[in-house]
Parts: sequence; C-alpha cells; structure tokens
Amino acid sequence: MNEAALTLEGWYALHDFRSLNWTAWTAADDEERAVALEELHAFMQEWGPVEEAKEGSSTVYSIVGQKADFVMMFLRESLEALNALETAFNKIAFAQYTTKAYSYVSIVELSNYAAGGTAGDGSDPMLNPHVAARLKPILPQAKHICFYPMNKKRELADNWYMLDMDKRRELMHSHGLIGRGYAGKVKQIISGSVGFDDWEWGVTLFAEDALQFKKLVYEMRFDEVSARYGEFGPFYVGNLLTEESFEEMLKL
Ligand code: VOV
Repeated sequence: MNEAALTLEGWYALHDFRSLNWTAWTAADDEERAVALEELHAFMQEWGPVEEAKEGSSTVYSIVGQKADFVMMFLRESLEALNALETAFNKIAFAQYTTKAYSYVSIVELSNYAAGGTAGDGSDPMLNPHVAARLKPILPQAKHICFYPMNKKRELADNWYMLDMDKRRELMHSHGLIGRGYAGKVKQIISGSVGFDDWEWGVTLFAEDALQFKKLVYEMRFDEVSARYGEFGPFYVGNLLTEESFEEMLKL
C-alpha cells in the first residue's frame, strides 16, 4: 500500500451558512425584531469567553452573492460542541428569520509534507507553540473570508493517492512556496474532511484585501498540485460582520 501522509488534527470546524428570509424579517413588527436581535446578541456574546478559555474560536461574515447571506465559522474541541452550537442558534428567535444554505464539517489539519509538520519522534506536537497555533487557531478579524471545499483527484492517469510520498512531498513543497509568497496578505486554515463531509478538505482564507484571494488561487492553479490534482467545490466570499455591522445589515 502507498504511504499515507501523517496528519495532526486540532479543533473541529463548522462552517454554517445561512440565508435571511427577508420577507419574514420585514413582516415582523419592531418588537419581534428587537427580541430576535437581542437573542442574536446574547448568542454572539458567548463566543468571547470560549476563545479566552482557549476552547475554540468563532467568527461571522456576510456572503456576497446568492449562495448564502452570512456564514458563522466555529472551531471547537469536539463534534458535540459544534452540534450544541448549531442547535443553540436554531433555538434563538433570530433563527426563525433564516434558512439553512450550506454547511461544512471538518477538522483543522496539518500534514507531514512540510518539514516540522508532525513531530514523529513521540513527543507531543501540541507542545510546539507553532504547531498548536496552527491546529487551534484564533480566527483573525480580517476584513474578508473566502471558503471552498476541494479534493485531490483519484483518476487513473492523475491519482494523487497513487503517487509515492517523495513525489507528493516535492509537489507540496512547490505549493508551500507559492503560499509563502502571500505571507502577511492571506492567512489559510486547511481543514480535513475525509469521512466528515462531501469533499476532502475545506480551504478557509482570510485577507484584508479580497483581491489577494484571486491572485493566490489563480497563481496556485498553475502549480502542479492544483493544476493536475485539484478539484474544487463552490466558492463563498464575504465581508467581516461585527455585532454593529450585522445589526446595520439587518436594519430596515
Ligand atoms: C496562503 C498560503 C498557503 C500556504 C503558505 C500553504 C502551505 C501549505 C503547506 C506547507 C502544506 C503542507 C503541510 C500542511 O500544512 O498540511 C499545505 C497543505 C495543503 N494546502 Fe496549502 N498553503 C496555502 C494556501 C492554500 C490554498 C489557497 C489551497 C487551495 C488550493 C488551490 O489551488 O486553490 C491550499 C490547499 C491545501 C491543501 C488541500 C493541503 C493539504 C494537502 C494534503 O494532501 O495533505 N493551500 N499548504
């Protein structure tokens, strides 16, 4: 059998995409809307203490285009914690004015293609602060988010999983070099979803300048890992929502 890459896993991830039912929102009276906003506020207020306790991280972005209106991204210690969050959201009054648009379940992942990716010597990799920060990342309050799921191809001529480890490592090295050219411009969180969702990875990118998403993804398309082996799902792009800008978006 071919050698599998070793992976380290960190926080579980849920990308919860929702659409607003504007008809219901505009039909509600002022008091109903005020209750809904108050419950949304209380729901979001719980995110800070979780982050301070280093038990997860949360963020919310509006989505541009018709695929969804906003996405809540949650990182937590367990699938149970993610489940509890989506259920808690569904119970607040504000949820009655939303519909489910899309969701993605995965776990933040680091592979051993890059040197230092996994410890491999028996020591606890979480003791390495760089590894811990990658696997349990505090989500940046960057202006923009870009999310898409992807696979590595498994076709007869181009089968990523049939390449030997050295070849995959070489290809991933080239991938990493392109990525490093975007240091300080784009932050990536790669989460593995084999066995969890319909694609093999979730790619979440954060940037202050949304144009850098296009530059990075385009440049990677010419790199062999993406050009030959990458298969991509739908792209979602959006803008950071603070509690204030979220309320502003909902104001009639
Ligand atoms: C923003 C920059 C950036 C940087 C620096 C970067 C670097 C790296 C390194 C060093 C490594 C390997 C070690 C690890 O970390 O696991 C990876 C791993 C991975 N990547 Fe990446 N990637 C970036 C960005 C980046 C993008 C934009 C994409 C989407 C591809 C595209 O064409 O749209 C991507 C995908 C992935 C995936 C799916 C994996 C896992 C592949 C696997 O087979 O296991 N990635 N990536």
